[in-house]
Amino acid sequence: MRTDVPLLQGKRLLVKRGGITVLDIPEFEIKKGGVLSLIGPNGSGKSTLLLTLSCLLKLSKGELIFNGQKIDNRRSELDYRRQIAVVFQDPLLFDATVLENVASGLKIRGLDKRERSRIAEEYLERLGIAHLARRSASKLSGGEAQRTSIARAFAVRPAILFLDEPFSALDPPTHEALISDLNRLLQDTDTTAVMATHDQMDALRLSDRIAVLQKGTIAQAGSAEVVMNHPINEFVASFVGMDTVLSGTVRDILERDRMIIAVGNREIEAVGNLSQGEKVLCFIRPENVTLSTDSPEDPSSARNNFSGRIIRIAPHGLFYRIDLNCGFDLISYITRTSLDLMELREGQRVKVSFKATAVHVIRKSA
Ligand SMILES: Nc1ncnc2c1ncn2[C@@H]1O[C@H](COP(=O)(O)OP(=O)(O)OP(=O)(O)O)[C@@H](O)[C@H]1O
Repeated sequence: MRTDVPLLQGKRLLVKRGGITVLDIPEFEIKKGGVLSLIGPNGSGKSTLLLTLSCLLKLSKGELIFNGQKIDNRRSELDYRRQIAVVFQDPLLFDATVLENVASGLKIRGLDKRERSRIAEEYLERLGIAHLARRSASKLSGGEAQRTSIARAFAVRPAILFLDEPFSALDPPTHEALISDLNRLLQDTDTTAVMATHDQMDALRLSDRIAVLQKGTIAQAGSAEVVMNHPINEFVASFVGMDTVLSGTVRDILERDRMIIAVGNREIEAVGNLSQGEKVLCFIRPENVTLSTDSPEDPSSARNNFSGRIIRIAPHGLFYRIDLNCGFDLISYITRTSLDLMELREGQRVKVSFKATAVHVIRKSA
């Protein structure tokens, strides 16, 4: 269950590595319940923050407060470390059986052998690896090893589970299966978790809160919905996949928080309540831009309809990225099936639509 009580608080967190400041965060907190993902580009400090919060990396300045108690000496640090668990990209298993590995955290916590085996077997079962219990951990595939390391972490029923890029070393099907099992397990056990990941889709699937890191600071933190759909600046917008960025000026204010924004010599309708004449940036997700080859007179329920020319078509993961010009540049993602059905080609004119609610508008900083 989520509550607003901070389970872990960080104040004035400053971390230096190799003499250089790599983390500088005035305030940070983890609330009880739910999953927080730390996302950001390479080198932005995701792992450093995760290691700092799990007391595996020393603070150069600042303090951590767990359940209202400062972690400020060896004893409080050990006590805290006993109540958390960390899963790394590399599973770091002991040269022992899978069962012994999963039970190892329980041994350190003083449980007797029978109880250790009972709990370890339960988590092996939950992770779908009960059949591997007696196998040597050195003879596991990457996916099996990561499942073992996750079972070991859950087995101690941590107050906070820290996951550092837990899926990066896995192939796509293994990744897919593990993420869905982990999601279920996190919910079934109501575990509070923090995950560092460079993959925003993983973050969206697992977490209810997201913090975006930029050069060792938090650029934005909030609910996944707010961060993904209402980024506060251009950096966050581009990181969360709002690939189209348009500069404009608020031309008119309409009823019900609608605005008309002039973008070059075109006008687009958006939702928001800024003032007339304000300079703004408009962000649009490619998946919210639809294309059709119907005649331009055909009605669309979207408020923004333009005729656009296809500049470029390029494969983009499971989709195709279509770069368009509608008097302003716009990006759309479509499936291979849609591409084939519409027989799209570069140079062609198409009808381009997007809803007013698909346009996220922020004030342009001076
Ligand atoms: N062991 C280290 N010694 C010195 N500097 C380090 C060390 N590890 C990381 N750094 C530096 O700290 C900064 C943050 O790195 P960190 O690994 O936390 O970022 P990240 O967001 O997790 O990146 P990635 O996605 O590449 O793992 C970077 O500038 C990096 O070069």
